[in-house]
Amino acid sequence: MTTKRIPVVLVTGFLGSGKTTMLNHLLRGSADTRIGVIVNDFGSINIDAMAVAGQVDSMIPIENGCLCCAADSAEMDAMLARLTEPSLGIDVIVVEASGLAEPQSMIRTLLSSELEHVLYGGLVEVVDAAEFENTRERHPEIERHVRAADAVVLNKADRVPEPELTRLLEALARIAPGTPVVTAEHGRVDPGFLFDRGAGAPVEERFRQLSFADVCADEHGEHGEHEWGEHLHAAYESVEFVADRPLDPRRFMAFLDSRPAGLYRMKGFLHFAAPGHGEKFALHAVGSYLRFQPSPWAGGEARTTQLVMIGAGIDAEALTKELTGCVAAGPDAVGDHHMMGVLRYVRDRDEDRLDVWDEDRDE
Ligand SMILES: Nc1nc2c(ncn2[C@@H]2O[C@H](COP(=O)(O)OP(=O)(O)OP(=O)(O)O)[C@@H](O)[C@H]2O)c(=O)[nH]1
Repeated sequence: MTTKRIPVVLVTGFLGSGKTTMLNHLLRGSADTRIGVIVNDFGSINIDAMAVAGQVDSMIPIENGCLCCAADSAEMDAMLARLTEPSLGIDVIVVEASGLAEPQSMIRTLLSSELEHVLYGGLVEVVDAAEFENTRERHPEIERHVRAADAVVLNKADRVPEPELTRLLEALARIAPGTPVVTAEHGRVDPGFLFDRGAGAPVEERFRQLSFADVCADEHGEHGEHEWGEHLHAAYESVEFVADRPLDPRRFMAFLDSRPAGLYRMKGFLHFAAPGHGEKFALHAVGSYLRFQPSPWAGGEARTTQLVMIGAGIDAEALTKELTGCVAAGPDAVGDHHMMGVLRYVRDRDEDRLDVWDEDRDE
């Protein structure tokens, strides 16, 4: 009898490209496959783990730091050993890396796993169709990430017109010739694109089996002046904000409108003081894109605001001060209509008819 080997699929992609959205889609759409998840956020408030909680068979959140730096192979093995515990019956493990993770370094960690029932299942890079060209300009190393991938998901196809999508597909084909690319909206990819469905099916044939030599070739070889130290997060930092008292929606929208240009990504949950709008508002801002999603608070969940902001050259102290200034002055200070600014960015049923947040704002 051979030991069942459990594939570990890495999901990487720049900040806000849609990794968590895709993961949630996979978790919802794979009833016949038990998926174990390792979720990694940049920063210690693990917003992504909160976003996938409840949908998953077994999850390990990694707090405080980026997986590609924080976990060495022994730590990774300890996490994988927990998830591959036979009693859990997990068929595949998906590792969602932080938006600033260095794929090669994570592949290297996985390849050095000493667990015999773990099999490297390949790297899937999620690309944001609307932001890719901008990101590539600022961070040409994104191309290296695409090249490291076994498969690419060109997500947010709904946010670009058809000719632009075709151009992006051509660009990806030039960057990584032969790598399969699928376009997706809201991360809706066929789970079969990432792993074989059903218990323990082999994945070896789909993903080329990498060796250390491959990883190092890209690191130092023809593409490569790259040094491990040059991680994307060298240029980025994250700021966290937590408030126990509810925020004034007008002040918060004013804060968003005057946000510093380097603030690329914001995510988290908000508690507003407006009467009739006491739900929990999830916030996602990526580049010029902004969205709020209201949902009920879970029973017993503390009504707090928790935000993570990620950017380059941002002033943590100033941001914290400004956000602290958004706390509502008192229960009567906010009227129902003060939520208008927020509600404008609430996800529409068919998702597309949203105002795009000051799209033409200068970077
Ligand atoms: N219009 C549109 N929005 C999307 C799509 N996919 C994801 N989003 C939205 O983009 C925002 C970011 O998505 P996430 O799934 O959180 O992205 P992420 O890659 O996990 O983000 P980080 O963990 O911060 O790197 C959310 O508001 C999503 O609802 C898509 O295909 N189209």
